[in-house]
Amino acid sequence: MTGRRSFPEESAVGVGGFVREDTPTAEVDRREAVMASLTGTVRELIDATIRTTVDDDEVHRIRDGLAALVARLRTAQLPGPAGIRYNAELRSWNWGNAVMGAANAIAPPLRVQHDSSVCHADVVLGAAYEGPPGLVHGGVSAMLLDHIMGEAASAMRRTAFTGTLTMRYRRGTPLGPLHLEASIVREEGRKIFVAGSISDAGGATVEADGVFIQPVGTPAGGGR
Ligand SMILES: CCCCCCCCCC(=O)SCCNC(=O)CCNC(=O)[C@H](O)C(C)(C)COP(=O)(O)OP(=O)(O)OC[C@H]1O[C@@H](n2cnc3c(N)ncnc32)[C@H](O)[C@@H]1OP(=O)(O)O
Repeated sequence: MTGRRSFPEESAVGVGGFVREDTPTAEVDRREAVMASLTGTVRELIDATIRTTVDDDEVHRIRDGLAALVARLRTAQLPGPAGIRYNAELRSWNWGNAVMGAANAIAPPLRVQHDSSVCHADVVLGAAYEGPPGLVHGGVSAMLLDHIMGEAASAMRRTAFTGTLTMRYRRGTPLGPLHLEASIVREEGRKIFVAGSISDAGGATVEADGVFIQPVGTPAGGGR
């Protein structure tokens, strides 16, 4: 999640991983752009590694060069995962997030748009997300749907954890350009029922239903 939303500390509820920082928003934006540029290159590295056919000696030379770069990055590290950080203006950043983290080359990344009642995202999945030949790994589909459905449930105003996620894989999801959507179906107390889908040019390939739960003590959130 990136942007302004409610945080547990606002209701004096401590939840691990949420870290308050005094970094001004302009500095967060600047650093995020710098990290995103590195991440984009690492993402290229992942794809290039999967698809390379260079000879063994060249693989070994590249490995040694990369090991030196890893050592340089290791000279200044967070003590653990990046967590979710936010500043006094409630600008939040979770650069390690597996689906949309700006510093996470494993993240496709997914850029979720919030319209009035629907969350949607367009993404292009390459070789790093393959399961069956030429098709998206089923766990990757579930991960992406979990995220966009969680964003729909949270609606940028409350915390919602996945309780139950049910997937229906209607046909293989081809690698390449895909469209994701998610919207709230109904709410019952702390339970938010969400529907989601992944589509290619031929229509839905995966459909999902989810029950997302607002943890006790977190802000219920007002209207959007
Ligand atoms: C802008 C923000 C973007 C954020 C997007 C992020 C999306 C990513 C979402 C995730 O991946 S979250 C990580 C994966 N999920 C978890 O790690 C959740 C782990 N489980 C928990 O933390 C708790 O089990 C949970 C908060 C889900 C529920 O614990 P509670 O103690 O609050 O539940 P409780 O037992 O009080 O039950 C409350 C209601 O929810 C129902 N319930 C509880 N667990 C459920 C469950 N797992 N599935 C379905 N319903 C469940 C329960 O039946 C009950 O219904 P009723 O009120 O009708 O009686």
